[in-house]
Amino acid sequence: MSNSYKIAVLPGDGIGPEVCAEAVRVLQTISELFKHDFQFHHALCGGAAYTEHKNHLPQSTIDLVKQCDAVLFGSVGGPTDAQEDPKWKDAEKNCILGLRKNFNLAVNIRPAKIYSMLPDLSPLKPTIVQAGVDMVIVRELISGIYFGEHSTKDGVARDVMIYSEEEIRVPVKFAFETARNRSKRLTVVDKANVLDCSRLWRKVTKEVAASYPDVAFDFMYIDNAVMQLIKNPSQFDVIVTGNMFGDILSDAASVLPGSLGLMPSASLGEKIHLFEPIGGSAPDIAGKGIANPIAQILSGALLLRYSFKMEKEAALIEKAVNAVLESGLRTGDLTRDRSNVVGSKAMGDAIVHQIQTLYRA
Ligand SMILES: NC(=O)c1ccc[n+]([C@@H]2O[C@H](COP(=O)([O-])OP(=O)(O)OC[C@H]3O[C@@H](n4cnc5c(N)ncnc54)[C@H](O)[C@@H]3O)[C@@H](O)[C@H]2O)c1
Ligand SMILES: CC(C)[C@H](C(=O)O)[C@@H](O)C(=O)O
Ligand SMILES: [Mg+2]
Repeated sequence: MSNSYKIAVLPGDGIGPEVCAEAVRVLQTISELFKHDFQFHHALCGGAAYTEHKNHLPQSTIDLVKQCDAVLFGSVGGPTDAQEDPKWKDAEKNCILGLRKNFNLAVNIRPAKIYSMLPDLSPLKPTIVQAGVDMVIVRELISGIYFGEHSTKDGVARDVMIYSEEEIRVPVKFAFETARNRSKRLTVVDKANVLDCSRLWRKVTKEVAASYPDVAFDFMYIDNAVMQLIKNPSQFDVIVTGNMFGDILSDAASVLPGSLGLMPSASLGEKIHLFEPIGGSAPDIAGKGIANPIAQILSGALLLRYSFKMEKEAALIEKAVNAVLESGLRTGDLTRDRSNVVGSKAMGDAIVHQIQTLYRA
């Protein structure tokens, strides 16, 4: 690979542009220090694209992504009570689901951990927090009930869940690989007491498991899993699950560190990968410059790790984020004490400065 990399930046709506700007600054800092040539190409998507093009995912945005090496995505969508406004109606379905499907982003990685310097942020008891939490949720991203037939007719709505063996095998195999490189434990979350799709997940899991005799795996129902995630989170290391269950489970997991603003993700495709926070456009705080940019910045670190194989650079960003949190700096979502609260830009500044300091040390 040459030293030149094209990154598509799709900030989207709400807090997306505010937090993406900080992540881009961090990536620019890395490119200067390590002498990489990162070129950033911005494009509209979501409600922002609708205003310009009457389309949540314009062809020009798809074409730009096709020419790039990785995608940094912010968030899309409007206030949850404005979903009937044409600007917002189906914005998420058309835009982020469209990108996932278009670029075959079948495997979604959502890490969740408790930060030792933020013990009070987690609503869980200190005994649970001290047991430590460091897990990865692997979510199937381009099938299941999200992409089955949807219809409403004569007062009856239908959303169909479909899974093929191959659609299951891809994320399950990835999860076994991930578990092999971590603590060799995997939990498969499903609803096999009710759903045929879940029974197929179990069959495929057992087939894939034959190639991973060193990985111990078990099955857990989704309702129990959400409860266990809060009650005894340290029991989990790698979790793999379908599209809908992964969506719910990963927001539940954000309760462990204490804020969605700390939760990055990577969505892996065959040709290109996309990186985004797991949270949304946060209309309640958008435009105020107070959103936590850390989830977006950590998504940038995942971009370097998974798309460009720049482990040293990715780890440096993660170390800098830890050091800044260690120093006591907080965005509003990270503290109830208002004394040390900063906005998105000041948090970005501190992380950039910390990267420079750690690099030179
Ligand atoms: N991938 C995406 O683009 C994506 C993901 C989830 C939700 N959404 C969309 O976002 C819109 C709002 O949805 P919602 O309110 O249910 O969820 P949300 O994730 O936007 O917000 C939930 C809560 O978390 C807070 N929050 C989220 N990110 C934060 C950050 N970085 N810093 C500080 N606080 C943060 C918000 O202020 C809010 O109180 C909807 O249109 C929804 O569909 C988009
Ligand atoms: C916005 C929405 C379609 C999306 C999803 O459900 O996948 C979001 O909640 C997420 O978790 O990335
Ligand atoms: Mg979600």
